[in-house]
Amino acid sequence: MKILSPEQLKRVETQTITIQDIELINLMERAANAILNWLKSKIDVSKNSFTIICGVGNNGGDGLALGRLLWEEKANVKIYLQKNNSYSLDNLTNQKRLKDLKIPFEYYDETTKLEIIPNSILIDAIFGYGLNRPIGDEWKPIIDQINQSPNTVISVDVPSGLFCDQLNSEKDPIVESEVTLTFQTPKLSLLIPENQQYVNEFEILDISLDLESIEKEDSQLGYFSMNYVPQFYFKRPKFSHKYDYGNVLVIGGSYGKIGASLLAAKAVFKSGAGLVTMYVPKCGYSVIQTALPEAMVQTDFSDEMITKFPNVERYDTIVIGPGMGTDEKTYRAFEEFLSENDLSDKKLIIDADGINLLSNHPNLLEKLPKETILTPHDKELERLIGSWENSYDKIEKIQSFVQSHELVIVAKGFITQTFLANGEAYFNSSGNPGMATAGSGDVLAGIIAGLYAKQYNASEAAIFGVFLHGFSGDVASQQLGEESIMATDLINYIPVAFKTLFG
Ligand SMILES: NC(=O)C1=CN([C@@H]2O[C@H](COP(=O)(O)OP(=O)(O)OC[C@H]3O[C@@H](n4cnc5c(N)ncnc54)[C@H](OP(=O)(O)O)[C@@H]3O)[C@@H](O)[C@H]2O)[C@H](O)CC1
Ligand SMILES: [K+]
Repeated sequence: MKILSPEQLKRVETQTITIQDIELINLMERAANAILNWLKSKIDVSKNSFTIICGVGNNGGDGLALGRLLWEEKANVKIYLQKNNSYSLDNLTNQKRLKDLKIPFEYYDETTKLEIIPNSILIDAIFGYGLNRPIGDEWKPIIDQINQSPNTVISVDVPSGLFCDQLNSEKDPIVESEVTLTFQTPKLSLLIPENQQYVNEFEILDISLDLESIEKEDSQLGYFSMNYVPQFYFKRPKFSHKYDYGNVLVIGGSYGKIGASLLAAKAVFKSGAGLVTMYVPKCGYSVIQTALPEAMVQTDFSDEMITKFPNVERYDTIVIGPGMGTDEKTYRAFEEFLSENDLSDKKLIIDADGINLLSNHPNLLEKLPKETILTPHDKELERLIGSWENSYDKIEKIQSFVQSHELVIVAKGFITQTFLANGEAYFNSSGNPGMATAGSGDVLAGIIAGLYAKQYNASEAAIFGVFLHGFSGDVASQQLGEESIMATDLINYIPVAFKTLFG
């Protein structure tokens, strides 16, 4: 799903109304119903209380409409509306609907001491995507009361006070919500780490905006969620053999870090590649032959590190980096490898120490084949592209980096972002904090390589590989709990992930 700016959302809203021959008030009713249904899927609303704080625009209108729907469901509801003399049209329509049904609401201003129903769910419907300037200090007393209340806070569309696509100042009063229920497409600000305190978690509610109108909007940012998975289904033809599924070489490992390359190689197999060969220092030989008998092993002359890269003619996909170390000898071997081989028809995935070597010697970047996939975590990324001021700046810096070098970058994090060589960026929706564990990145590099080796192109392998990795983590956490997940579990759950996704 594309991530859109407020201006684009407004345009899509207008087009939806025309195409579906409806009015904005109908969309507002859909939005309120979507929230009601979400609430009903979690709790018995008739046995619960709700305090709803509404603003003057359409976000406030959503809140008023929700108040009416909850009232009709026999919930205990208290509605507050900002005192003002300029409301949006549909906000006014919903005020009238409340009055017609004799559903009471109270006005508030900055001096009001909110009487929040004890134990009620607090609904924040003050500002949505229409926030167009930082909210002034006059809002602080109200937002402070919301944030200081012990009640569960649910924000409609966006936590009030939070911009959709630019950074807030640290002083801005912003609602800290438990769950944000956002409509149709996630707003960019919900996805960036600076806003974690306000967003906590979000869910996307479908309000049937016109999907073609969304797709027509020009945006380089997307959110990769479950809906996109079916298009990645691949059925193995009956008459096929292992060479149809890629011949992968994993170059990595050093004394004490053979495990990293082993994890990557196992993940390559589990994601469906046909053959895997590992190239490691001698110290890895018996370990690998024992731990992964399916893999072929070639060893370097050195016992402890890689000092010469192998001949790669027969491999189509090459993973470089897991556990490799950054010794000067390894760097020279890497440089020689990139300089002396025509790699233009090879699919390369570079992780960990491979990326560090590129950062130390940026001249090597020009030698990489087009759409080589790099999978850095933040520290590795910073060494590669320099530091950034904030998440928005980071996105722009990566976009210009991938475009100028024609690379794919998987920027790992709680919400991993995959940047394609044309500058498009996809935010991933799967995964959980249990995956922040040693070796998780090696597994990701292996999964991406396994997919890239098969029928997926670099962009698909990176975007879907990231999702599959996160999804394996999610099924692992359902079985094991987040706390105990190890990288090996992520590998072991890849088959369950595939089965759950594709049946
Ligand atoms: N397509 C959809 O997703 C739908 C979403 N809906 C809901 O509508 C809101 C967006 O509604 P909108 O009316 O455009 O905007 P808001 O309600 O967020 O706020 C607009 C009002 O707030 C004033 N404003 C803006 N910034 C500030 C500020 N810093 N301080 C004080 N007041 C501010 C603005 O006033 P102006 O002075 O700028 O005129 C507006 O009065 C969306 O988020 C959804 O919740 C629809 O219901 C259905 C379709
Ligand atoms: K809100």
